[in-house]
Amino acid sequence: MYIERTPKSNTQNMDETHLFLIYVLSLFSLIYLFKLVIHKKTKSLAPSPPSLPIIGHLHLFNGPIHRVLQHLASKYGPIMSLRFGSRRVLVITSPSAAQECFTTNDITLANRPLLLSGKYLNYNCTALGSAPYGQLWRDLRRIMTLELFSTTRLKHYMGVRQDEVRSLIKDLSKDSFKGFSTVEMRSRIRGMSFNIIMNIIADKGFYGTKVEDVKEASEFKKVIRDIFEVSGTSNPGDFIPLLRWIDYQGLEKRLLKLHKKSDRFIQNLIEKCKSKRSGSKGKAMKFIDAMLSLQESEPEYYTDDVIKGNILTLLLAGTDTSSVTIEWAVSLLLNHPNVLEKARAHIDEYVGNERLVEETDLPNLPYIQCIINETLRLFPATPLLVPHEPSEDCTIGGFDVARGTMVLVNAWAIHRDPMVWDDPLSFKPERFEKVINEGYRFIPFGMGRRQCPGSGLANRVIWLVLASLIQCFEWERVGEELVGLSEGKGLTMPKDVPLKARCKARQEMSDVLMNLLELVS
Ligand code: HEM
Repeated sequence: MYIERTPKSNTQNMDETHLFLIYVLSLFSLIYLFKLVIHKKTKSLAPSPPSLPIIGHLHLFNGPIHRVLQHLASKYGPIMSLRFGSRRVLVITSPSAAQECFTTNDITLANRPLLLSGKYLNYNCTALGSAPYGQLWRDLRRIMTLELFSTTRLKHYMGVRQDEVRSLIKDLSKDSFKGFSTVEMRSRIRGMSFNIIMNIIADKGFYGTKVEDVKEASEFKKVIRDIFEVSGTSNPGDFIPLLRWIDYQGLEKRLLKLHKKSDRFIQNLIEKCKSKRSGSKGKAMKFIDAMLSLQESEPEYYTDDVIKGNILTLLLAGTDTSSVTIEWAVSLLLNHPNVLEKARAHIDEYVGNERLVEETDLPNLPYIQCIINETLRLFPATPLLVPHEPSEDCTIGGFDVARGTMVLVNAWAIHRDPMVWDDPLSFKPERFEKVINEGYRFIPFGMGRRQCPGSGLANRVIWLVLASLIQCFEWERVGEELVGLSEGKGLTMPKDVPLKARCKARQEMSDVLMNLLELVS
């Protein structure tokens, strides 16, 4: 029998198309859900506290970030995953996990996350501290090692460090010959650290000698201070794209303004250096000079921006880190006069009172290094190191870590972990007397490829300052009560209240100090 097929109406056709679409969409949704379940089952993610939509775990941060992370890690473990807005974060709080980060995963984790500060202060991440792991980073690291941090260069700049430390000693001696006088330490130590780095980067003759230079230099110091303040505030726009879009808190505008100001100063410095180089009686301009020589052979690669970003990086990474460590160390010594006396006895025994202590005495006075290590253990200037970011998926402690996650290593918490250190909250420099290598339980300078290249320089500066302060002065607290040791806000974990102390030139050192007052102008 023949059955005539009636042609389909338009409505019928559309219904079928709809049905087909619904079928395909359902199939895709099922596949997606299935993949999600499989992914969750197969991926082993680090434990995480409950989070909120959009902000993730940002609401938990109501105090110093290293303290909040330490508290969370005590509940969720030494490898913990968090979300800062839309950004995945992994927090490491054990020496073994830190070791895995900086050995097995060192290359993968050698990248840095892209943050607003990297864009504005590091000239689109072309400076050593924020550059992605790659050829430019390798070249910059090599140049800086060669020009600034190698043993030869450290020796070469020994005079610069000595001059600046002697100026500090002279400054403190002026009012303290007749008796104890109260001195504010922070601004003095900061000024000294800044001058050391600035003199290494540019030539002393270029900086702070003429009146207009002094004015310019003090303006620039203020800009650097402001940059520290802004960099210390974690920027919500780094974690929640919408907030960045509306520039919540106006931080991006402030960064841009500071960038412009510091850029003007550093460009000026470079121009002066360029003109001096082209002049017949050109004098070597140290780090800037080395960078400009490279620029001459590869102008497209070593642009002015690359040079400026790296100068700013050195100033930011190299000044406050050392000066806050010195301020913490002096505070600890004021609270532990027995440690101070022991260090002084060592100095008197090996150096005596007829000359000032010098960097070359360092190997004979290891107890001062123990004081520095113990200070860095309790108060590491970068408590969370500098954030790392894996360039590909990896595993840490058996947990899967996705590419692009921000990895924070809580060195501050590792240094204070009672499972790792005996009596961790006490100040005991002696604990560093016997052990030569503390491994991954003591990491104030980080580890692996991106560890601090300036640790040798920092140690020398801090050592010479402390040894000189101990040798030349008697020290007292301003009142009966102990010096407060709470940390304040800022990128480098400064003391919340600037240190004031009472100091008096030591009788035994009076001849040497008198000489110094005459010599150092
Ligand atoms: C007490 C003093 C200092 C401390 C505690 C310190 C600590 C650190 C830490 C923890 C890092 C990051 C390591 C990581 O990524 O895991 C770092 C990186 C860096 N530091 Fe230091 N630092 C100090 C002094 C200095 C000085 C004096 C300079 C140079 C003048 C300097 C220059 C740098 C640079 C350029 C980087 C970036 C390295 C890179 O990303 O490859 N630091 N520092």
